[in-house]
Amino acid sequence: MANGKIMKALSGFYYVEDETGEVFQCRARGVFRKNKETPLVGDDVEFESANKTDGTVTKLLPRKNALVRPPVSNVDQALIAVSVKEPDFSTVLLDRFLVLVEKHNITPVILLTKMDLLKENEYEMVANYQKIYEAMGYVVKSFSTEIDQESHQLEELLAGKTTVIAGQSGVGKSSFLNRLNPHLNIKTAAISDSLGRGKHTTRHVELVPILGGHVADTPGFSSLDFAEINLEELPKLFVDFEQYSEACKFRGCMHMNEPKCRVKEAVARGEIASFRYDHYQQFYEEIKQRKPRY
Ligand SMILES: Nc1nc2c(ncn2[C@@H]2O[C@H](COP(=O)(O)OP(=O)(O)OP(=O)(O)O)[C@@H](O)[C@H]2O)c(=O)[nH]1
Ligand SMILES: [Zn+2]
Repeated sequence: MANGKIMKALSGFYYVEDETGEVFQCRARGVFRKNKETPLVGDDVEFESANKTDGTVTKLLPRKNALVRPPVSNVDQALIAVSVKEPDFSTVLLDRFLVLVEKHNITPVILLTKMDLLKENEYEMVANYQKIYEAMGYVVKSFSTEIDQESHQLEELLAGKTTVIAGQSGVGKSSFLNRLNPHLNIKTAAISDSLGRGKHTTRHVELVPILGGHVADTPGFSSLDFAEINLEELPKLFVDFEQYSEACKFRGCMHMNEPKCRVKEAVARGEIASFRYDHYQQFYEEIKQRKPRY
């Protein structure tokens, strides 16, 4: 018996990497099917193998989390790439990603891309946003393919972690990864390709080794709708509300029309950024208007 991690799943085979970095082709034990357990890429497992091609996954170890698209588990963090230009910087888009990532109990890290496209007088605006998100506790880094930058800061972002890359098409996700490791062959074009493969097609995912950790080769959180989010849990996904919401007069305060709402007071005092509260209200309405699904 050995311990390992599933790096790739393809045609009924699981490719399990052991602690020494060797990869074993395995099938799953029949009992998983019976128990309706499906091994996922990212799973830590126990396996048996007499050679490199005829192994058996015998046990799935408990998961920290699991994503559906891409199907991958035990994700440490989601790197949310947002361009400051082309497409234009959008805090509402960033907040959407943050809410979705927080919902999955995955740590978000923010990467501002295409910094070279900023005009002289626009740097300050971006730096201010950076400060606001850092004050919430998020790690925010910036990147540009056109600016020489010490790479160790960027490497620290990914080193030793299992990372899913998220971000709109064209923001520079693959350019960033290629800078860190030119040998990576990340398929970030998958979502936007013109072959008509919809984003709902289940795609196979592979964990690619990088800097002692891994990145999923397929971008995550491509669907930005809030179908899985309940109204009641939305406030918790705004991490900057947390230190105030406990003192709201009403337990379960939704920070909308309730009296003595400490969150709204913090917005009025400028301690919570008003654009964050605007986005909260916008997402709140969006979830509220959602047609019930049967
Ligand atoms: N000026 C400038 N252009 C960049 C930068 N990073 C990426 N680009 C350009 O932006 C375009 C999109 O970059 P990609 O790295 O393919 O973006 P992506 O997020 O992987 O896009 P998808 O594959 O569609 O998900 C390319 O034309 C890049 O050359 C940057 O830092 N500065
Ligand atoms: Zn409140």
